[in-house]
Amino acid sequence: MKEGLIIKSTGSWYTVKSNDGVIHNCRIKGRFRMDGIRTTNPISVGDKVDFQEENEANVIVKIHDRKNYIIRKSSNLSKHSQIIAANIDQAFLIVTVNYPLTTTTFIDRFLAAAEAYRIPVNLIFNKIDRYRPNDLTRLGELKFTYEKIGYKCFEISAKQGTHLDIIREALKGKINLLSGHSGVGKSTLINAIQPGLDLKTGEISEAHSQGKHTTTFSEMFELDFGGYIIDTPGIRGFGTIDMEKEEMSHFFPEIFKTSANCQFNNCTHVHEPKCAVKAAVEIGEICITRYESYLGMIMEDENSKYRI
Ligand SMILES: Nc1nc2c(ncn2[C@@H]2O[C@H](COP(=O)(O)OP(=O)(O)OP(=O)(O)O)[C@@H](O)[C@H]2O)c(=O)[nH]1
Ligand SMILES: [Zn+2]
Repeated sequence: MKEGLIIKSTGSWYTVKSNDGVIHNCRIKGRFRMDGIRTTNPISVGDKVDFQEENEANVIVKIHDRKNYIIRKSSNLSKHSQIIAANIDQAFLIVTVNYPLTTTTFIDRFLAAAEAYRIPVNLIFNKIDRYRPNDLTRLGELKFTYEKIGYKCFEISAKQGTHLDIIREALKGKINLLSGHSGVGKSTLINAIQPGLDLKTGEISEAHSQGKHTTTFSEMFELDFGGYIIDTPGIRGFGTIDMEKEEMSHFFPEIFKTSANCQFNNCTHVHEPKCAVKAAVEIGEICITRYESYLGMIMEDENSKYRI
């Protein structure tokens, strides 16, 4: 019996890197039962597995417990979910203050989803070489807001190679998920960090990313200096998260912390009297854009299904 890490999944074959560094092609035998979720693929990249040789083929016999995983519905109507990746050590959201603008709504939804999935998350502000004074002011404000909450922020220029050593250091030895909407410089950054790392992200059409087709393909690329970057073609965000309205504040750390002082312990921080969160927003202790993102998310869908 050997132990290894899944680094590529095609849905029927799995590439496993065993602890001694050797690559094996494996299949699964029979059905793996997953607690609580119905999946079209029981194993994903990032999974740690046990495998053994049976009739001259490598067969995965056990999946180790996961510390986290991200899923998406295999189609809009389907109840089946697809596991995209497991055991993610950290996520990085690449954002730009301008060229193009990344909105705080987008940032906050991503951060909330990462919190919901229990994935530590950092922000990378890219294109600092292009910023004019106004943009730099905005950058300072955003950094202030997010660092105060506890999110680590990096300022880089992928194009000019500024501060990439710090990014390499942060990625090193970890399983990393890099996200960001189109045009923020994700491919440029990845190529600058490690030229020739041929990620496929971004090549898939919007229709695909909405999950109209089922794709079970995903891959992790090994960094020369240690660690992995997860490549999930066509997947930019985290997909759908099912949660109760009352739960949403758990995923805005500063709102959650402050809510301990609300009069009602089921306070939604919208209309209730003696709400500590609203009071904190009024005095600027909680950033108004964060509160607006929170409100936007709890208001939007009565069925408590959040697409992030
Ligand atoms: N000035 C400047 N331009 C950058 C920087 N990083 C990327 N760009 C430019 O921004 C544009 C988009 O960069 P990409 O790396 O293709 O962005 P992406 O996020 O991979 O975009 P998709 O492929 O659509 O997902 C390109 O013209 C890059 O040259 C940077 O640090 N500074
Ligand atoms: Zn409240």
